[in-house]
Amino acid sequence: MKKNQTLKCGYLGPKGTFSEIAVMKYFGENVFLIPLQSISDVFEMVQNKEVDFGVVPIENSVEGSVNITMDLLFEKSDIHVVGECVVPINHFLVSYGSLDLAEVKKLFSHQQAIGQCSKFIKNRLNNPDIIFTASTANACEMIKDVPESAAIGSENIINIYNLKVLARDIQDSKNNSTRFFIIANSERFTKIEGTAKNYKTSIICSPKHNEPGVLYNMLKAFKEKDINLTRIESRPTKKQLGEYSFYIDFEGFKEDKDVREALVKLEKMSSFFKILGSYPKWKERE
Ligand SMILES: O=C(O)C(=O)Cc1ccccc1
Repeated sequence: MKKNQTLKCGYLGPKGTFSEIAVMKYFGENVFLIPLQSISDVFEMVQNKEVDFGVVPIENSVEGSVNITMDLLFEKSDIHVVGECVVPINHFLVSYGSLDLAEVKKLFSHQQAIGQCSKFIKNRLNNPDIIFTASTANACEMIKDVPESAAIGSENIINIYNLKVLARDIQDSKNNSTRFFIIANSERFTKIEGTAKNYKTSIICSPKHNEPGVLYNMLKAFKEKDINLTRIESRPTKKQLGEYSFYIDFEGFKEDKDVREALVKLEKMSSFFKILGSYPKWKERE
């Protein structure tokens, strides 16, 4: 990407969140960082063109899907997925003063972080009250005036908030990583270069009829064209118990002939159908 400091990127703030790490990893120095209060604010700012891009967590290797992001991708119009970025997640237990682990009475963090450290919390802490916060960095702001409190967050927050480290690498899994979507208000940033295997496409569809073989028939459309699925998840439609929307990611670009033909079939079987976008597969940069 060209150096262009006029581009703005919104993300879940304040400074020091994992979302901010994802923005810096994806864009380097090339964007203005716009920290926002919630994932839903990120979608709104992108939708209203107040920022050029947004970066939102979509799934974690331990905790699975980030439901708020999944639901907003379904609900919001004029949102295109234009990129993905995978960030290794190492969690730190921090506080403003020195505390023994057993003295932590109140533990603050984002729901994803608490979930990713559940074994450490159960085995090493003394049953603290858990307070869910809007983000990990937000937790660090909140513990400032609370005695015997600690927060879980990234390594970056230690210096930003001048915190003491009580324990490091406390996540349950060594390979803990989170995938982020880069969202934009239009598709103008995606380019077709290289083969279909270098790209992914993300869609959402809800089958028209709840009958035997419906999901089989939908997936057959991909099999017939030899298209490799990389993720399939479901979320309730929220209209009726037992009705689901499927979130499907697969290799290929939405303008490829085979992909287009598969998607035409899928759309015919769907009561709701949305192409979120095609984007380059994430590759670690040297
Ligand atoms: O709260 C943050 O730092 C976020 O960016 C959300 C999050 C929390 C934990 C793991 C990955 C993303």
